[in-house]
Amino acid sequence: MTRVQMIGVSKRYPGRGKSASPVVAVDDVTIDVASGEIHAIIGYSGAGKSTLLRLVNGLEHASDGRILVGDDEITALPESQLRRVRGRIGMIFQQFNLFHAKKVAKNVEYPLVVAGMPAAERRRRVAELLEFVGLSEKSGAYTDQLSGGQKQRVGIARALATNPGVLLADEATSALDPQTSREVLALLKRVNAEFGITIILITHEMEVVREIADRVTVMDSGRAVEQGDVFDVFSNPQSQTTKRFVATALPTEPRADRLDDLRERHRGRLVSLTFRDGDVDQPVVFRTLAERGVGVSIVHGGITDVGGRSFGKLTLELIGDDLKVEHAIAALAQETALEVLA
Ligand SMILES: Nc1ncnc2c1ncn2[C@@H]1O[C@H](COP(=O)(O)OP(=O)(O)OP(=O)(O)O)[C@@H](O)[C@H]1O
Repeated sequence: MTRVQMIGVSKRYPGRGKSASPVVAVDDVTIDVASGEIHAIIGYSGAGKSTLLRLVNGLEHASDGRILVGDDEITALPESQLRRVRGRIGMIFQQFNLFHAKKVAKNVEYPLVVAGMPAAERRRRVAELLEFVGLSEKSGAYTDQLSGGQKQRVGIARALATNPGVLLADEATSALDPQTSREVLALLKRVNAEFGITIILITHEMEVVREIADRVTVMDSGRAVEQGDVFDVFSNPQSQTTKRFVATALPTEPRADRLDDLRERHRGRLVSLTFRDGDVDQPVVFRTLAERGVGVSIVHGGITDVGGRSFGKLTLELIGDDLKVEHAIAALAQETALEVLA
């Protein structure tokens, strides 16, 4: 069980050319990842995610701030001791980073050889790991005979070999098709649930966060712009970056061009309603409309699952007498976040 704390962490790289100012890749980031948590760091390309991950495993040194992995302060340890700590931090990669010239079992065994584990014990551990990831029968295969999903399973088995307390995942499913990606994420969930391993994953995909994470940090230009429980952050996004991510995977209000199109086809009043798990009772909404003699059709949006709770936006066309529609809108506004789409 390992907590990971990043406290006011910054990383600056020297700028190119004589008078160039430094590149601030990570800018005063504070993230407290609880022991046993799955924490996603989401951001667009260049946001500073990979740099932050390299600081956590001590591959690079922070310019400012402190990083603690369990009781070890990464930012204060000399290289000789970092090696010991890295043994407790597993890592998986987008491109899997396997040894192609070695068989599956040898790939998984590698960190155990480095750690000096005796051969008989190594064989037992490798068999156990391959069974856990469902690849026992591929033990003697070369890794280039495997599919992408199988390669990432080997990567996970190798990362778990030395019983790490933390697993860092760098775009671990970005090279995989959606179905395989879901299977690998399900495996990571098992890793977390069965061994209590803390997982920090970086991604540019909302689906990954939605599928697996407990908490999320949204990064933009090196800064952590939003942070919290996945449902809270994505059901009520504050920053432009978070809003853009939400729009890629969750139901939203129609975009302006789509709205024009909807208007052409629907002559009633268009309203957008937000449904947050526990906040609004859908039957109450539809009963309110029926009681006031207002007809309704759903013209856009949907309800989906975010961090295990339901969230959605529905755009409704309200049909009926103007006054009745006005009264219904006033009544609905008491029940839920409602926006009249002018
Ligand atoms: N070694 C380096 N030297 C100089 N600048 C760097 C170095 N590594 C990263 N950067 C810069 O730091 C910023 C953050 O890069 P980083 O790779 O951490 O972002 P990212 O969010 O992981 O994006 P991507 O998913 O594209 O890798 C970028 O502007 C990048 O050009």
